[in-house]
Amino acid sequence: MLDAPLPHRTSELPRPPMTARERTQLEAFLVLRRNPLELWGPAAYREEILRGRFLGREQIMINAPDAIRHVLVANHENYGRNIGTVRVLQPVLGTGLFLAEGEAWRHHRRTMAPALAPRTMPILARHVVLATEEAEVALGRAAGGRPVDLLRHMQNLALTIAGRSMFSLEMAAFGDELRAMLLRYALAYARPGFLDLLLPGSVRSPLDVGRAAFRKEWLRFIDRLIDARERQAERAPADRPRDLFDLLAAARDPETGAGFDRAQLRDEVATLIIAGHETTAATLFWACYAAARLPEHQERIAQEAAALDLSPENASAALKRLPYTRAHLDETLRLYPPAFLIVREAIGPDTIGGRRIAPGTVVSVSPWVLHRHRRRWRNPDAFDPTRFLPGAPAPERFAYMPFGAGPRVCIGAQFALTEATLVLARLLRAFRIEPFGSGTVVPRGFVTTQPDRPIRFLLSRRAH
Ligand code: HEM
Repeated sequence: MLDAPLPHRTSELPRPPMTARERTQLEAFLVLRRNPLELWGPAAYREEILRGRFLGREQIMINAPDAIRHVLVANHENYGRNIGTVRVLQPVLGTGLFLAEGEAWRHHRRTMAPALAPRTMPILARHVVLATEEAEVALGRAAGGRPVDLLRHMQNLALTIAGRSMFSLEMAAFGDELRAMLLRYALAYARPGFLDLLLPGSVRSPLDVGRAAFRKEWLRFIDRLIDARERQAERAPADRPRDLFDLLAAARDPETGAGFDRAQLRDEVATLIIAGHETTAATLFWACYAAARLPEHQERIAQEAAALDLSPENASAALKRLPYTRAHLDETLRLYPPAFLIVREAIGPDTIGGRRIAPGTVVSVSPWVLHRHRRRWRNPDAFDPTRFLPGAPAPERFAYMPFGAGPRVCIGAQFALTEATLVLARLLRAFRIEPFGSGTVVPRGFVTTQPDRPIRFLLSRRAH
């Protein structure tokens, strides 16, 4: 039955309304705060390069594959993180890998890469399955005919997996506090204010004052996490690195011989915990949402998973036998890319697609726009996992990039895909998921791509 063709029906899932005309600067600013996914009008989804000025700054948005390759790969050293991103993320991520630049970035990246390389995936798969088994029990208990908040469950699950697999740390004692702090930060400080965008980077904006106070509190929290991890290490001394934490603690700069000090360790732990769970949780939420709205896809995943040994020891080997589950996720990441906008700022002058670029120009590549671009995709708004099944033509280069591209491509892409594929296969094998109520939510860009309001689902156990 697995080989039976899908009913030929492409399916549209909700997206925010698209503006029909260009916005004024004030409108654009208000939309940026309300829902950045509503920023772009029809031209953005049709054109290759768009230019404009926003709050006194040159802006360029690129959809053309050659231009994207130029900025993110060929001449990436000329494009750093922009001031808006730094203002918003620095208080939580510090100078960890995401925000590090230059030689420091290269050293951090080299240190962490081995711990997240494909060969470590079997160890990750084991953690994923063990944590998912616990989540299945919790979901079974929580469900019992009552609607369930799946976003919340996916956030807890992804956090548990990130804590255990990277830092051998149980997050149960920290999870609620961590999520409450992140939510408080996101509501108060993550949306850029007017002066955040207008003032030069060297001048503090009014929101920066609150951000700095938050950072002190946040660092105390991360310190407690590290203390808990170090206490565990005392109880179970290891003669070789057990996890990413040990690798970071043992790393030495090849040139200076210096190790990561406590401040750097804090920033890396914060970066990996946040980048490593929030995005994957959003992916799993939207994958479940699509499965609930489109039951024929859900049944196909459940069938594919039913035949496999997805136990902690064997799940890693089963991954390649989950092509449909993986295609469902790839399509989820196309239509609901958690990282909906990648922004850079030109350091020196340059030329992109024949256009002169002045230093300070803000250059954006939006996976959200690219993945729905009219020139790159057939039926761009339809949810159709068959685009990603083995044998289907590969998407055009730089038309599909949920994990970015070039030297700063997501270091956790393998991790995220392994985790999301196994969790989705296990969950849909265990439960049938249906929307509760109207089941309509609109995606909203709020740090990552999130549902615009809480939504619940009805879960029923599948008979085996
Ligand atoms: C579905 C899940 C994920 C998505 C969609 C995603 C997306 C991205 C994207 C688009 C970038 C590049 C940003 C840019 O170029 O400005 C990025 C970078 C990064 N991601 Fe992910 N990510 C995911 C999961 C993870 C996981 C699981 C981890 C950690 C284990 C992680 C850690 C990072 C880090 C540290 C960077 C910065 C890399 C650098 O600058 O060298 N991400 N991610």
